[in-house]
Amino acid sequence: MTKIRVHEYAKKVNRTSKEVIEELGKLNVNVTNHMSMLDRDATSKLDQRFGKGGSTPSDKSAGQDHKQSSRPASNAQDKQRRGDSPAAQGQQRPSQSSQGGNRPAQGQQRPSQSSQGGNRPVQGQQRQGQGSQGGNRPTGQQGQGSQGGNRPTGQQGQGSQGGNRPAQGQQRQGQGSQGGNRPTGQQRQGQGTQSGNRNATGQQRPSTGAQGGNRPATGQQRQGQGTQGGNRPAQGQQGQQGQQGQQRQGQGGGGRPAGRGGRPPARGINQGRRRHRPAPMPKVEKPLPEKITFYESLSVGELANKLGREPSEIIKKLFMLGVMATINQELDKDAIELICADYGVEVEEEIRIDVTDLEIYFEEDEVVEETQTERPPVVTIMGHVDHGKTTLLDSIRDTKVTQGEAGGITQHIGAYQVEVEGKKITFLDTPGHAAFTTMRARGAKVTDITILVVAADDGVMPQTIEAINHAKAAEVPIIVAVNKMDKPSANPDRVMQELTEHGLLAEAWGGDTIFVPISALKGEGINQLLEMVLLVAEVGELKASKNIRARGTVIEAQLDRGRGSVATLLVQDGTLRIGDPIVVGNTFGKVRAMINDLGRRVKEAGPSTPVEITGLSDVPQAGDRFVVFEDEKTARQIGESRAGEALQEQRVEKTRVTLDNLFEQMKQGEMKELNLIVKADVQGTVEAMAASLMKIEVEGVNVKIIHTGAGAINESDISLAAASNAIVIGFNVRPDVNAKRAAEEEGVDIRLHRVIYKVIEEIEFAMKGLLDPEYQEKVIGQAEVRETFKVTKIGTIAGSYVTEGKITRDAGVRVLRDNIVIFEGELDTLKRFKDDVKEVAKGYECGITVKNFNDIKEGDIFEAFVMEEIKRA
Ligand SMILES: Nc1nc2c(ncn2[C@@H]2O[C@H](COP(=O)(O)OP(=O)(O)OP(=O)(O)O)[C@@H](O)[C@H]2O)c(=O)[nH]1
Repeated sequence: MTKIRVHEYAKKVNRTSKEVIEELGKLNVNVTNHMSMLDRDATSKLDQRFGKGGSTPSDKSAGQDHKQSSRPASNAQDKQRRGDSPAAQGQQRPSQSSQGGNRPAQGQQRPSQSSQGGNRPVQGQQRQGQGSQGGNRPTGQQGQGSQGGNRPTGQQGQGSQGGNRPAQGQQRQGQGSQGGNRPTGQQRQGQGTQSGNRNATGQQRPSTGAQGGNRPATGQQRQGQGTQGGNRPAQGQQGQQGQQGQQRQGQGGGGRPAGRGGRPPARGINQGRRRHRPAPMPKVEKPLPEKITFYESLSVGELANKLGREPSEIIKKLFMLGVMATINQELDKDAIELICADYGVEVEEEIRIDVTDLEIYFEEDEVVEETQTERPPVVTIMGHVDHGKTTLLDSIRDTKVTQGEAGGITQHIGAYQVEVEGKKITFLDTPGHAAFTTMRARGAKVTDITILVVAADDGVMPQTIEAINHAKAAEVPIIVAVNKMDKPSANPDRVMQELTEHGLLAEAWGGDTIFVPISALKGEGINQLLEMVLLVAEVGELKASKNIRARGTVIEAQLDRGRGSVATLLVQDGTLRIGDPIVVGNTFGKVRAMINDLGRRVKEAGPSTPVEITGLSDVPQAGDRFVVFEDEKTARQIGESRAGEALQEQRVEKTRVTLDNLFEQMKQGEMKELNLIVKADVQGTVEAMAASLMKIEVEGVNVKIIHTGAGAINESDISLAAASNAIVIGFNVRPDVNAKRAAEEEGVDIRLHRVIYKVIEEIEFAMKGLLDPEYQEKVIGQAEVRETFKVTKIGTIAGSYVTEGKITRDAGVRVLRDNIVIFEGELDTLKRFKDDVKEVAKGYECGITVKNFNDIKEGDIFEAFVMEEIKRA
């Protein structure tokens, strides 16, 4: 190599002229400036100094950096690079970072000031280890590594961490493409800037020490911070940094409004500090309770509250169990137990006793064995219509109830007691008519023994089977009374035979059912039957305690004009006394007077005794439970609350729509309804009537009983009927004067009856009448089109000849062409010559126009038809 100028050489070795001049100075080669010529000797010395490639060994990395970097470093940087070991720099940089408030003075050197800084090298190493988080590249080696191309030298990398961001400017540029991939690195830059160093060092946005310290642990947090920070410096420095700024903006763009870039440094510091706030302490979870209790169910929120956990945690757990739940979702017992088991918390379901539920007083086991004594059996007589139930009861009581009955059918329900061999037996008089099925079912609940009356001449009939089923369902023993044995046609064997098919095998045939042949009419076999009743009762060990507060069931109830609400009660346990505070069904009161089955006033009634009481606030229903309470206040409270609940239930029932009945209700929307108000002399009859009426089945019509009640038909019944277009049915009752007048005024239909089947028959007719009439088409005649005339404004007039039947003006018409219906509609005009006529008979000519149809041709046939109403069967 010949002579070369200093600047040429510097260029060759990729150094600045100044560096070369300095180096020459060290080599004692005097040069004046960058234009000075270097001789061969000086050049070879420099070559040795800078190495063949133009770099000194110690400066290798810097050299590379220069090559890779697009931006020349300042002298200071050069010096730094050359003079400081990477490690030292590493230490320096971090320290500067955070407490970057000092940085203005640091210039590019960023001396280590912060105690945190001391950590950095370590962090730096950690970061290296993290590899892809390249923002950490603190070391020179890393910088020289494969990532070197993107990043400035390791030193620069360190610089960036340590706050030596002058180099970062280059870094960022160099990193360019990396930027997008390295949120971490970018973030750090951003943070640094925030630290308030912006002003001081322009390019040097040192990273914050605290963050530096946290980084390894909180990679994600840093990202967040970085994102924010990234904006500010970028904006503040955009002018200076060009690409860098943009890059940062791009990186941090989502984080902040652009305007913030202009914030004063002080604010930046504050924010920087804020960001340095240690991560929020993990929430200290409340200790779990050992046990939680619940009643019926808990919502997710409530359960979370009880467990002292966040509802979201519970929702998550449920989700893991495959249940999607919201905070308000009710959890059932199983779900609660499952969740609590997961937490290891014990669960207990609270059982609250509903004092208003009268059934619980029947289940109560307060009865002590010793205090119990034998009680009379309660017997129900069941059987098919006319098989002799009433006659049998008469025979037993020696009373002729049958004679006084309207229509010969038992309509009242009562209870009576008889004494046989010094032992009492209570009989419930349950009528055999199908209308009383409901009552019978209720009756079976209080029944100990059933006497099944089967007429020996008639055998097993539908209601016999029904009675057997009721008794079996109630697990009540059956004694079969084969009645009418006095009749010549009596065939007891046939009865026994037929009953075997229904599971009743006579003792005589190896079974365990007692069969007693009787003649109710003649009073034969009655004693034997009663003996059997006592025997079965004995086997059943029927016991009750006399010394407890009474409880039992309503046999029937009615409203008496003079006495008010009157109820026949069967005391099933305990003793009922006058003055007892009592809740009966949804009513309550104090037992004012008690009358036994013989019409005598009594002061108390023991187990299995039927008594009629007065003193109730309202009329209860047959089958209702009654319970005596210790004081009137309690009775009143419970009674009132039950009445309220009942009312509520009634309302809910009316409006309730469930998925199950939705379709049903929709169907009902198309149905017609027959509204009824049923009044009868006793409550039992009212119920039975209502049940029978509800059973009436006429397609397309629904029976709706809107009101029932015991007692005379009154004005309010009429006004209700008028308002709801209902028919009032009075059974064994009459309307009072006011009701009569009101009914006449309002045009309300009152039907009065004494025999139950007549009511049902009549209502059935009424329902059939309610249906829309059914129509059937009837062809009344045919006419043939002989000629057509087209008349403006009128259309086509068909000159026709009636070939069959007649054509009427109001008939429907079909136009047939080659026996194919081409139009169906109405006749418009029908004329004979020029006159409009109502009908034209066979054999006559006429002019016909058809409404909305003019395409009539010769040879077409008009078929006239009418819709005829057909009577329902
Ligand atoms: N020959 C004869 N006739 C009887 C006997 N028992 C009842 N009868 C008659 O059978 C008919 C019906 O008797 P009821 O006692 O009214 O029959 P029931 O089963 O109570 O009928 P319902 O009240 O309609 O359910 C009456 O005419 C009785 O006189 C009997 O043992 N022998």
